Amino acid sequence: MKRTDYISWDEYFMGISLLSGMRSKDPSTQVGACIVDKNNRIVSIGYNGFVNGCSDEDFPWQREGDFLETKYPYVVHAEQNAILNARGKSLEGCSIYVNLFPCHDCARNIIQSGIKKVYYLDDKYAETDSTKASKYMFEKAKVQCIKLEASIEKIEILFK
Ligand SMILES: O=c1ccn([C@H]2C[C@H](O)[C@@H](COP(=O)(O)O)O2)c(=O)[nH]1
Ligand SMILES: [Zn+2]
Repeated sequence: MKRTDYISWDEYFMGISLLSGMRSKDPSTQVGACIVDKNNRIVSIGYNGFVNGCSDEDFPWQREGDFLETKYPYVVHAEQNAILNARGKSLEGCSIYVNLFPCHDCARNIIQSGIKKVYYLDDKYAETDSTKASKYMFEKAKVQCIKLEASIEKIEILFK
């Protein structure tokens, strides 16, 4: 008889997104993204981190202060890393799983890449103009946004 406590596709892809986010060095917000095609094949993954060549040791993780001394100009967002990591493969009709609702800049990139569905968990910046702009663009571009209600609290991964 087959196991019945296996994880669903949504839990699997969001789990991979969350696991990818665990690679992030950002002390305040870790974001992971997982792009999946119509056949449930993972096309690409990414997380938020500094641009290649910009060391995690040398660049600032601060959120506040002089703009150039904060992380904001130097961090590549998880969604954008996932899109870029696909290395030009077609993302037409794909879905993206991301633990944080995409900012307006990621929304533009998601739409332009041909991704048609955004699955997310957290919308903690819902009140910001950036997120409002994302939602407006997604609506106009007919990109469906689906909040995944956590059906499970956690997934445990044992290495031994
Ligand atoms: O669409 C998004 C929005 C944000 N991120 C990343 C960029 C930063 O590393 C953090 C946000 O930091 P805060 O301290 O919460 O402002 O999240 C992303 O990857 N994708
Ligand atoms: Zn973003």
